[in-house]
Parts: sequence; structure tokens; C-alpha cells
Amino acid sequence: MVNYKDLGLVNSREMFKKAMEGKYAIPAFNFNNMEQMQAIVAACVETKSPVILQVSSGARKYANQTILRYMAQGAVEYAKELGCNIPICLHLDHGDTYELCVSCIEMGFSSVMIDGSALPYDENVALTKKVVDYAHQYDVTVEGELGVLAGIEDDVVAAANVYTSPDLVEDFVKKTGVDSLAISIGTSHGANKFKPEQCTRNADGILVPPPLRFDILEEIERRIPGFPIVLHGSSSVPQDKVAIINKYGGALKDAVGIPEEQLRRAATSAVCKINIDSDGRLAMTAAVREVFATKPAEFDPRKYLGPAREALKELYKHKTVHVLGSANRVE
Ligand SMILES: O=C(CO)COP(=O)(O)O
Ligand SMILES: O=C[C@H](O)COP(=O)(O)O
Ligand SMILES: [Zn+2]
Ligand SMILES: [Zn+2]
Repeated sequence: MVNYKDLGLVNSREMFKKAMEGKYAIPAFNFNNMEQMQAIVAACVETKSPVILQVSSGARKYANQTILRYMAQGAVEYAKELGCNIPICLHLDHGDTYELCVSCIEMGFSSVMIDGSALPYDENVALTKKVVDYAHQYDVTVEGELGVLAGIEDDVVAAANVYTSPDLVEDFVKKTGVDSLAISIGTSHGANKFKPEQCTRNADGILVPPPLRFDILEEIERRIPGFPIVLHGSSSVPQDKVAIINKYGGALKDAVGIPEEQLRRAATSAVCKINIDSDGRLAMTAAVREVFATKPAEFDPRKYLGPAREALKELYKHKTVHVLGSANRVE
């Protein structure tokens, strides 16, 4: 058993308390490799932002859970080396079983998500409570989820959003003892969050998605005042990145995300954690494609992964400063 505290990591409790009081949100960025980890840490050190490093099941399969945990440990040291001891939380994203959550906690994760949102309500409650009871023995924080996001949620493909029912949140939080709650108010995973027919088009022909359901968020806040809320699927799908990808041979069609001003608004509410993965993928892919197209003789991976890492860092800095409001929150 490795305790995360011995690795210099922190759980999400204090982070969320400060984010709630300060009316901002903590960035939760997914990572699968060294360049992503370095970009996240460098961006958050430069902007003095706390951060949650997220490991998905896809990341575990791709990079190996042990390696990712050591990388998170390395991230703590790297931040110090870069000159700012920012709080870093290592979080399991979309955990789907009790056993997986236990395995991550035993390995040094400081926070886990148990995503029982596709289960019948009572089963979600029972599974989430079981994880909470285990995790809290080690002061590991737990995120649960109510409501299903459209698009690809884990292995479950939901055709449409099943918005979180405000009628259930108080009961869920009380019965499970979770530390934060992911909700569904119109965000979704991936780079194609809405079908073109769900959107309108602006004067430049760019798709404008339907607004998030702030009415549901406000009702949830009324039912569980001061309780930390999490938004998944919160990439904005920057159209300049999509354009670079398509210019250099990509084929992203009708890619559309959540407008940044809506996330900015959400960050000032009880939303304390905002998950962003796809935007980083777009930034890296745009940078790599540009190098491949403009420097075809280049074959040193550092010559395309380096620019990708730099583009990623700029994107993350933009998020902390201009979207989440988490910049300058660390002394
Ligand atoms: O929710 C996410 C990870 O859990 C990521 O969402 P995006 O696909 O919008 O980046
Ligand atoms: O919520 C999902 C994350 O974006 C990670 O997805 P992944 O399992 O493909 O790594
Ligand atoms: Zn889910
Ligand atoms: Zn998610």
C-alpha cells in the first residue's frame, strides 16, 4: 500500500473548498504520456494554478497504471524544480468497478471517480458508497456521477443526454458520502459534442451549440448548497486547431465543443472541477500535423513532440487564466 501523501500529492477536498469560496474551478486534465504531463505541470506552475492530473481507463491501457503513477510522482518534483509547489491531485477518471478504485488507491492515487451513472439508481448508490467507505479510510476523495452524458460515456454510448435530476442529488450525496458529484447539463465527451442539426450556424458558418442547462445546475445548487459539482466533457474544441488539422490532411467534420464563456460562467458557480481532454488532443495533433506537412524530412520524434508539448502548454495556460479562473490561486 502506497499512501499518496508520501508522494507529495493532495486529495481534492481543500482544492474544492478554495475553488468554491473563490468562485473558480480546478482544471482536470487527462494525461497518457510524458509530454502531456510536462505541459500540464509547466502551464500550471507558470500560471500558479492547482491541478488535477487525470488517468482514464484508456490511459491505463495505453501507458500502464504504474508508469502513470510514477509520472505523477515525477510531476510533483518537476513542479518544485520549475519553481512553484502547486497542489497536484492524482485522480482516476471514470472508474467503473470497486476493484479498480481500490487498486488505484493502493497504488497512491489521491482521488477516484466511481462512475455508476449508467446503473439503476440504487445500484449506483450502493457501488458509490462502497468505494467511499474504502477510500475515506485513507483520506482519498471520491467523485460520483448522476445523469448520463450524450456521446461516448465509458463503454456506454448514450444517444441523448439524460440530464441529472435535481430531485435525486440530495439523497445521493447523503446516502453515499461522496466528496463531489459529476452532473449532466448538456456537456459531452469528444470533439463532436453535438450533431449539426442540434446547432445553429453563425455568420462565418461555424456551428453554435445549444446552451448548457444552467437552470438544472441552479436547481442542483439549491438542493445541495455548497457541494462541489464536476463537469465532464468540457472541451471547447477550438476552431483554429480544427482548421490547422484539416489544413494539413486531417478530416475532422462538424467538430464542436462547449463555448468558453459558458464554462467561465459555470466555474463561478458550485462547479469546482472541469474536465478537459479533447482540446489537448486537438492541440497536439494540430502541432504534429503541421510539422509533418511543413518539414517532411524530419524524423526525430522530439522535433514534433516538442512543438506539440509547447502548443499543449499554451492551451492549458489559456484554460487556467481565461476559462477556469484557477490562475494565481497558489502563493
Ligand atoms: O470529461 C472528460 C474526461 O473525463 C473530457 O471531456 P472532453 O472530451 O470534452 O475533453
Ligand atoms: O472521459 C474520457 C476521457 O476523455 C478519456 O478517454 P480515453 O478512455 O479514450 O482515454
Ligand atoms: Zn459517466
Ligand atoms: Zn469524463
